[in-house]
Amino acid sequence: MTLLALEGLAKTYDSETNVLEDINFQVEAGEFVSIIGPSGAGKSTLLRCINRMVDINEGIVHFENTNIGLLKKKELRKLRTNIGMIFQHYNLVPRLPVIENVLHGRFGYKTMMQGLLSQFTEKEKRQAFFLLEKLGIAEHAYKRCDQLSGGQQQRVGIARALIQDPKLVLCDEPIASLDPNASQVIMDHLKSITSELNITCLVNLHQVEVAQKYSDRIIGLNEGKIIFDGPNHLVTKDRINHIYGTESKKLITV
Ligand SMILES: Nc1ncnc2c1ncn2[C@@H]1O[C@H](COP(=O)(O)OP(=O)(O)OP(=O)(O)O)[C@@H](O)[C@H]1O
Repeated sequence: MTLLALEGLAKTYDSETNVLEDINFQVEAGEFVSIIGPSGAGKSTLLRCINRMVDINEGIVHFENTNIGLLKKKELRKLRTNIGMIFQHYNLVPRLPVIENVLHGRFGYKTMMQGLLSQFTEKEKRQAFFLLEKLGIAEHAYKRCDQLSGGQQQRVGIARALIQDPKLVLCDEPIASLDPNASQVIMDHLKSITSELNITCLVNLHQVEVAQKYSDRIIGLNEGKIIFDGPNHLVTKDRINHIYGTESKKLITV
């Protein structure tokens, strides 16, 4: 089943240069897809267009047959409960306990008043603990987030995304601030999200070898255009050079 479909997507921030140009791809439910490409290629912008953190200029983003570009504020809020987001710098509230940060993932289901008063049900609290246990950090539930290591904070970020009960998780350079060991733990957890929970993952990565190890499929972006889209085993050295290099940027079809 196709979960996400982008058709002719274009994005410009200053109405002069296209940051993204004619982006077309589909993602099936349960796929683990990495997006690679040099700095400034448009990887973060692409993820932001998908959940409409930024508006697109041209084209269509379909999420389960809903055209995201047409949604009004309230509908968009509802749709975003289906799309979790994981950030390079975690985006947690550092002075709040881990458990509260995880429960913030439920805000999309709350009224503004319930959110302000941090009103969460017993079921939601049990789920938060369950996820922290799954991620191996339940013992830190009542610690402030800023007392945790980077890798532990990223696991809080994953728990916060999962408690939303999402169908898609967008990860924007989730391991860019972590050492190799912590990176592996995070990537293993992200992989198990797709394999065990059948949640689709779209992950921006700088580390090509990590993308190759974990992904079903890799999309290569350069100067706002897709120049590679195929299974990870076809990402050869030459293709990596093509994605990161400056030579002719023709689409490689595989
Ligand atoms: N809010 C913004 N306003 C104006 N220009 C922006 C904005 N965000 C990004 N850009 C520009 O859009 C281009 C793509 O940026 P983006 O962050 O999407 O690339 P990226 O591939 O994720 O880069 P990196 O790997 O360094 O994070 C860059 O030229 C950047 O300067």
